[in-house]
Amino acid sequence: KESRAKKFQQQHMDPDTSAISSGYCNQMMKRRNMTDGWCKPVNTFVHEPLPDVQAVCLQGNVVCKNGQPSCHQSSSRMHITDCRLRNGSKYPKCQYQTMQKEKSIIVACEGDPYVPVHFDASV
Ligand SMILES: Nc1ncnc2c1ncn2[C@@H]1O[C@H](C(=O)NS(=O)(=O)C[C@H]2[C@@H](O)[C@H](n3ccc(=O)[nH]c3=O)O[C@@H]2CO)[C@@H](O)[C@H]1O
Repeated sequence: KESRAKKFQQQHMDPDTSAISSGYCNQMMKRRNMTDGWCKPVNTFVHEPLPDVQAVCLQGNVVCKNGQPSCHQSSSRMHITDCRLRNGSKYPKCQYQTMQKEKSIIVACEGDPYVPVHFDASV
């Protein structure tokens, strides 16, 4: 069974990509298995080194959207790509809008080692 930390990396980490094309989300959402069974509506990829994203767990503690106290906000902005399912997009043809941004990210961390397990938001 894949750990939640690994699942976070699979769903949200793409450190090696800097040039984002308009088809990035259509490709990546499929490649990272977020279009199996349904089209995941919203997903963010982070284009920073894994250690830098893991370090967010040691940064500003904030309350998560679900009320849990285990979220952390990055002290600096990060290069991210937001993927959002287009209106009228019907499974299994998951069509995404690709939006490149530089924002502070909020992740939920858990475990020992204390690492990201959930992407909460970007601000
Ligand atoms: N505090 C916590 N602490 C620990 N664990 C927590 C906590 N909270 C949830 N989990 C767990 O995480 C798992 C999970 O998949 N949660 S999820 O809300 O559906 C993920 C959202 C995110 O993937 C995506 N999104 C959203 C916005 C954005 O900007 N970018 C962006 O990518 O959309 C999804 C839906 O919003 C689930 O197992 C849940 O139990």
